[in-house]
Amino acid sequence: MVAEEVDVVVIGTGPGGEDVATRLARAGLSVVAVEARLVGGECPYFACIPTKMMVRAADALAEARRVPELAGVATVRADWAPVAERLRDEATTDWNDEAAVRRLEHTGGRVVRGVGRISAPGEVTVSSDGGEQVFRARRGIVLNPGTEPAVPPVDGLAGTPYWTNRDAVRATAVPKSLLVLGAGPVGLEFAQVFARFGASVTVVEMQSQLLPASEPEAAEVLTRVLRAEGVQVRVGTGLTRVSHDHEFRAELGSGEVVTAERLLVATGRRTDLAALGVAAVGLDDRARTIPVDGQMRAADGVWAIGDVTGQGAFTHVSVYQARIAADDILGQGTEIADYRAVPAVTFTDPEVATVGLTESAAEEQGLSVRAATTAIPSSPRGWIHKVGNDGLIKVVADADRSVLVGATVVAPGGGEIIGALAVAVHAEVPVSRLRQMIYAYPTFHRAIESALAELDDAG
Ligand SMILES: Cc1cc2nc3c(=O)[nH]c(=O)nc-3n(C[C@H](O)[C@H](O)[C@H](O)COP(=O)(O)OP(=O)(O)OC[C@H]3O[C@@H](n4cnc5c(N)ncnc54)[C@H](O)[C@@H]3O)c2cc1C
Ligand SMILES: NC(=O)c1ccc[n+]([C@@H]2O[C@H](COP(=O)([O-])OP(=O)(O)OC[C@H]3O[C@@H](n4cnc5c(N)ncnc54)[C@H](O)[C@@H]3O)[C@@H](O)[C@H]2O)c1
Repeated sequence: MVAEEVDVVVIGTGPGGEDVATRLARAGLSVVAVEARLVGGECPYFACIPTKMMVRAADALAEARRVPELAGVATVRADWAPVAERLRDEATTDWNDEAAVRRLEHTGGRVVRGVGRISAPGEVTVSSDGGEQVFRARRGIVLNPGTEPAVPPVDGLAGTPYWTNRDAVRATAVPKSLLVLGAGPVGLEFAQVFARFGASVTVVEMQSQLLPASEPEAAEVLTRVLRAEGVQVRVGTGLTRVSHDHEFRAELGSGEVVTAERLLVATGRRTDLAALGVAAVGLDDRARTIPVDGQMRAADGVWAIGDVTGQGAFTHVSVYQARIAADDILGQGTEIADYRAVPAVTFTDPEVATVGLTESAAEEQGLSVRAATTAIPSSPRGWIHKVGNDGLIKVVADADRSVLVGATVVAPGGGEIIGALAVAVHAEVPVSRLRQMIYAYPTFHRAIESALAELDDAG
């Protein structure tokens, strides 16, 4: 088969792949972007955007239910129809990517539908219903394959009609009952949304706390809030057996049996590097992630960006890496990727926002750690806010350098408050300078000042 010569082939158009293809095409390179499903990837169709629209709706219900404690009487009757409509019409255009394809083509890039794989160094073969196409990439190949939902090998699970995030965002009705397996960001965002819309929800997490990668104090707040909203929380246990006959019947390791109309598997993500053909360029195709250097180079003439690099499965990381990779391919690269201050927000209510290291991660790195926590309800703004004010701010400092290396905010709007702390970690602002700042009164972010005041030994 005759190979077509282009400058760059991008395999996978998640947020990073779309961005890198756009940048390179705008710079005048001939770019082929290969996509097996939808241009834009997981985020706009099955992840960030639709789930945050669900969260927005669920939060509106929760606020309305808080009216009796603050402002009189409110009668709330939840209706999923506007949510399903908004996801279909506004968020995803009925899971149609024509607009994204047009946007990319407008920059001069070309979208090729199909599954791409590296078939030889500098060569990509694309398989589709129409057959195979081969491209030779003069300047390089960029890998942005993202991830697929990982489904654990629980006895009986494979044969059942379980949901992943891709099914849950297409829900046209709220299930009466929902069993959520996995209490990472995916599981918890969906759990709270469906519970607030009336589902009877049980969350099962095999680690000892919700959001296992987060500070234990953050998990405690969230556990308390979810339980108060009627969500059943089971930690330190998994499922031993699942069956489905009109409804799911799940046996937990603890011996408990849970029945539910729907079962959502939210137990993390997987990659398939063998299918991507990375062995052709000397990379380990049994690995889960592709190691990259500070300019996203994975091998000679190959760059990798996004979730597959294992540097944080977030859209903002994917597009950050896309910019660095594009600059490097264009020979303009001076920036080296720096992951010390990656912010992350789990959009529960309260939001759980983090940046940098947790206290235990900082200890594992051998730092001289000082940590301090302040409670949101006892801050002036938290007290004014009253119902719905659960939360805390925790700061983690390296006492030797007197700078923050991490922080967690659990609060209403926690994802906005973390911005200030992300600047502090990113720019290594001395703790003494942070203490000299003026924090507006009475804001939630003013509680940062109280947390810093507790850091007796730093700064
Ligand atoms: C439910 C959920 C909610 C989330 N919410 C947030 C959030 O609020 N904020 C946030 O920052 N992150 C969020 N994330 C994570 C976020 O979706 C990802 O980090 C983001 O999509 C970046 O992924 P990516 O660029 O690596 O590629 P992806 O978005 O995964 O896209 C990869 C694309 O590559 C295509 N592809 C793969 N292999 C091939 C191949 N061989 N040939 C052709 N095409 C291929 C796939 O079809 C896909 O379209 C969420 C994730 C989930 C599951
Ligand atoms: N708001 C956001 O930024 C956002 C939202 C959703 C997802 N994401 C990203 O997407 C990625 C995937 O999220 P996720 O929540 O699916 O994955 P995750 O890996 O963060 O969480 C999965 C959870 O499932 C648990 N688990 C695994 N197997 C289990 C089993 N058999 N039984 C019980 N529990 C089990 C794990 O201990 C873990 O807590 C994450 O890396 C996350 O960063 C981000």
